Amino acid sequence: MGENGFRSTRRTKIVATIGPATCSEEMLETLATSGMNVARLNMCHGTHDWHTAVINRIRKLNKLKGFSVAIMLDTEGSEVHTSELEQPLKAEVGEEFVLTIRDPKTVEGSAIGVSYDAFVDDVQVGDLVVVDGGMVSLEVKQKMGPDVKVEVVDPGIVLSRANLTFRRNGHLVRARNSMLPVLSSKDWLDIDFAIRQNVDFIAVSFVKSADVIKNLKSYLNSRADKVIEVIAKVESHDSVPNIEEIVEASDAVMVARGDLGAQIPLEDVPSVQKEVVVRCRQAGKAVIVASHLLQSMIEYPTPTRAEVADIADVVRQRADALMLSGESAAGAYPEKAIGVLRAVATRIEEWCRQEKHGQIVLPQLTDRLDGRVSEELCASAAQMANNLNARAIFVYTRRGYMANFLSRCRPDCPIFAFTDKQDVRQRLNLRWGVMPFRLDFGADPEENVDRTFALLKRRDLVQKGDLVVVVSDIRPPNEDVVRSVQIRHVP
Ligand SMILES: Nc1ncnc2c1ncn2[C@@H]1O[C@H](COP(=O)(O)OP(=O)(O)O)[C@@H](O)[C@H]1O
Ligand SMILES: C=C(OP(=O)(O)O)C(=O)O
Ligand SMILES: [K+]
Ligand SMILES: [Mg+2]
Repeated sequence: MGENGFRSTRRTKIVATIGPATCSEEMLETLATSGMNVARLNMCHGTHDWHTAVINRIRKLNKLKGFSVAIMLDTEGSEVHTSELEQPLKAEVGEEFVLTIRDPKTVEGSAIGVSYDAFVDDVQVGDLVVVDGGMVSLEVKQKMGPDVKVEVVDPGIVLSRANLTFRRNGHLVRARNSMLPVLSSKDWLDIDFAIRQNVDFIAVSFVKSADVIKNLKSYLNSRADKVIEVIAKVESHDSVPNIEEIVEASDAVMVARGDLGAQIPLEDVPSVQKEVVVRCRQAGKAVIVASHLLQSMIEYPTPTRAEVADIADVVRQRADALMLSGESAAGAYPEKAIGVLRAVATRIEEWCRQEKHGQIVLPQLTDRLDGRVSEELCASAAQMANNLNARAIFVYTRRGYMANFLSRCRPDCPIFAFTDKQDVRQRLNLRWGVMPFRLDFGADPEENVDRTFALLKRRDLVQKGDLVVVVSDIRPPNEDVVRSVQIRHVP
């Protein structure tokens, strides 16, 4: 069974940011066929109407073509950014601009709006204003009421609503901008939008501690009539000492390396990434490594060798997912970029299986007995599948927990998860090694197993005689839950 995009048994998942380069129905289908598992909508950009149109196109694609592309809404956050720009702005060395908290159209000269009123108080003459993590650097030359005159010291391109950080004597300035709430009033409007749109995930930008995650989860529990998983984005300077509590409180975590590399020294990003990945693996939380994976493919059709090495490292760390940002939102080669992620992930996963790559020791997740039973059952099933060189693990799971426990064990073989709820199927599309299918469960577990054997044989994902480990925790009507592990051969 070759690697053919959507039907692949690639284990590492792919998240793609949808933007002008990929928002058409045709491009969305191309990305889904190429292997996109989750579509990310970045609320830094676009209007609710724009995002609604994209969501509707993805829903239509899932319905008509059998995909299960999940939807992730990513908050803007209250960090400081520039205003909308008609088109990206080229900044040459020595050029002067005015950063203003007024409407830039009312300011003479080349003015750029800034989203944060205390900007003029926070920055001082001599400070460095860093755009999008270093893509451009501007030196503050003069403050004039609501305007700040700056001079370009590092040239580059200023994108619309680009993130701004300030540095003084080489250190990040944490002034009032660091007191801004993680979720702005606009973010709460976007969260209500996400609830109305029944998205699968909400990714929270610039998380600093577990507080905002707990607050958002309780808000969603009271407002949303389906599960929406909360993804904490580790990209703020303040999040680094709180990674353990952030992982504990979140359903999943994203290492958002774009802004993270602006908030902490670049050379610290790999170790923070490693810590987040290991803590998530141990806690059984999905972890996404995001941004700059294939930055050069925004303009060029092939990646650099360094980018391939970076992706290989993420796959070896067994992260659940790789995420494209600008590469798929605004790049010239979104399909090729997904193709590179797919090829490198599949190849390195194979290499890891051959090398019997060190499995990290997984600590016990819960003390609750019934949780322990499921956890032990899945750990044994995964170990058995490896020892027996099973072709696959089949798991029947109503809410997805058993599939998550199995994914956490990172077995050598794919995990085919069967659930009767489409939203559970879509959320499982973020989990390492899980290939989710939706089907109505019959009362007879045996009949379910037979139907799924037939289903996967038809799709050439298993063949007659394959050894399969079957895990189920179905609760027959009015009976106690029955948890079982079986060794079966595909008929
Ligand atoms: N929904 C959108 N509408 C318009 N442009 C977008 C959208 N999403 C992303 N983009 C463009 O793609 C670029 C890269 O996307 P992303 O990395 O998600 O945003 P950011 O640059 O804010 O971190 C953005 O800077 C923006 O120019
Ligand atoms: C994914 C990230 O966040 P955003 O693109 O929203 O800035 C990042 O900073 O890497
Ligand atoms: K964002
Ligand atoms: Mg960011």
